[in-house]
Amino acid sequence: MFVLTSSQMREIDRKASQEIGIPEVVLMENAGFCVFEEIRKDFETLDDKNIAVFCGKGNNGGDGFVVARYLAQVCPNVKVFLFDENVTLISKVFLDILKRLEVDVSILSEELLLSLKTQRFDIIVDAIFGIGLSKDIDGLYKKAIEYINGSGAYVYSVDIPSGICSDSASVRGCAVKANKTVTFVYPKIGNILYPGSYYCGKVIVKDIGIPEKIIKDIKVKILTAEDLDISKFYRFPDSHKGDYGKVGIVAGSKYYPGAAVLCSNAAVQSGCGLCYLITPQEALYFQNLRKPEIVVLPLEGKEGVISFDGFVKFDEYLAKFDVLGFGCGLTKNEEVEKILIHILENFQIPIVIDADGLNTLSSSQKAKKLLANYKSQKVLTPHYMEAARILGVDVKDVAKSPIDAATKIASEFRAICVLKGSRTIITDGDEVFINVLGNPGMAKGGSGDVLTGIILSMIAQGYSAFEAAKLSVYLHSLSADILLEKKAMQTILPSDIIEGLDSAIRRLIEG
Ligand SMILES: NC(=O)C1=CN([C@@H]2O[C@H](COP(=O)(O)OP(=O)(O)OC[C@H]3O[C@@H](n4cnc5c(N)ncnc54)[C@H](OP(=O)(O)O)[C@@H]3O)[C@@H](O)[C@H]2O)[C@@H](O)CC1
Ligand SMILES: Nc1ncnc2c1ncn2[C@@H]1O[C@H](COP(=O)(O)OP(=O)(O)O)[C@@H](O)[C@H]1O
Ligand SMILES: [K+]
Repeated sequence: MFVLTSSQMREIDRKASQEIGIPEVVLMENAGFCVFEEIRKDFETLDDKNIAVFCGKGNNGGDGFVVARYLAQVCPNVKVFLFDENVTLISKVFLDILKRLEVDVSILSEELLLSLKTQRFDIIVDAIFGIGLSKDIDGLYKKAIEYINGSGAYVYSVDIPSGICSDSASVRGCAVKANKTVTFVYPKIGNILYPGSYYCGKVIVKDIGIPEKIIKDIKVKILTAEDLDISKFYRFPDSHKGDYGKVGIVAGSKYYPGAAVLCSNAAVQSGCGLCYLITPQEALYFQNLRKPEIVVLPLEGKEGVISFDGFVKFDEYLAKFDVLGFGCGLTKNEEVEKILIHILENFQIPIVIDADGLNTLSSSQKAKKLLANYKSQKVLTPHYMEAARILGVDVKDVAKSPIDAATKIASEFRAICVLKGSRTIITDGDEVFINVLGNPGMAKGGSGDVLTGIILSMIAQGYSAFEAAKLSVYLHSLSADILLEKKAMQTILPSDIIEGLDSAIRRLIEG
């Protein structure tokens, strides 16, 4: 499913009306009716409800007038509150209809808002601002939004909660906290990314009669099962371990031995034929939880961390790997930088760089340049802070426009970027997929190491870096969601996510 920006939505509306000839009033009528239908579906009866519809002066308010008209047909207690009578031309068509039908329409003022505090509304429709929100909210708008949020009513937002920026999902001053948001054609970025997604409540996407053929060149999509290639999950009866690829993992240190265990356990659990773990000897004390299927190549370390001299002894192994994982739990130091540069200068294996590999990259201009010119597939898996370090920006900037940040990283390094967060973004610099599965039970040290192991395994099994990244992000979070059916969120461990891959893979295959 596509995800739109406000300008793409406007262009779609423009084409529908100007090129195809669908009148804008028809689109507004359809939009308002869709919202009404959703409300009607949610309540057994509406005639005993007190309903308020708050309408702005733009077309979002126009949708609100349509909703109010339909509601007034089935409920005697519908009140419309209008911020400004100077509404758009299309909205005016529907405002005039309301007036002719003698629906209760009032211009909102501070006094009126204050008097509403003694009234109780069961349902409130928020049609104040949609994709046209152009500045931070203040004054009467702010007070009205605070009133709506404190009202205890069941709140429907039309298109997007008023106050949420549809392009960045940020809160502009304040925002309506809806129970349900009915959006049109396709969801907007503000409906999908956080914090906007939180304010939306449940998001319902409705068709308002815009022909599919005019919706072109949309590069951002929600990651769904249909976007995934599972063909390589089929195993030929006469296949052998060599058919499922060799993963090499450079990970771990005396300080973070578990990162190496989680990453390599995840790789073998998700199907690769062989998994080799190159880790400092000093990290082995912790390895009793390591799956016995993993081949360990203990490396001579330096004060508990990986050393360049120890690493180069494994060069001949590296040449045999189908994919190399670099970074989980290595710590950041000069040795790690030297090793990364050595790999990038001397090998051409598909590489997945995570954690300390990324931190090393951010502070090494040489490694950055080599990576950009590295002639094999690359996947970078930063979380927001790691992405900020790579880009040399504040983490707030990444949070404000994560799609831009991920796209920039992918383009700069000609790599696949997996920008990890509550909504993970996967991009090759052109197409963008947003993962909407997963839960805060995954917010625990080690979850990222597990994801890296899965990506490595998928590449080893023959998937392209992009396909592997999409598939792995999906399975990783699906596994955590399935765990939630039996476990409390707090108790989910990254190791459980590894064990849960079995159910996740089966659920994906079975559909
Ligand atoms: N054919 C179509 O287009 C369809 C559109 N549809 C619907 O239209 C919606 C988009 O409508 P829209 O473009 O009129 O923008 P909308 O969100 O109503 O707000 C703009 C108004 O608010 C004002 N304003 C903004 N921020 C403000 C602030 N902080 N504080 C105060 N004022 C502020 C802004 O003022 P200005 O920036 O011009 O000063 C302007 O007056 C869309 O979300 C969907 O619901 C559907 O019917 C389907 C067909
Ligand atoms: N609230 C959340 N909702 C969904 N997924 C989450 C949430 N918090 C974390 N995750 C996922 O958990 C993983 C955490 O990775 P990362 O931050 O690298 O952790 P670590 O480095 O400690 O292993 C990512 O895949 C991320 O998408
Ligand atoms: K709204």
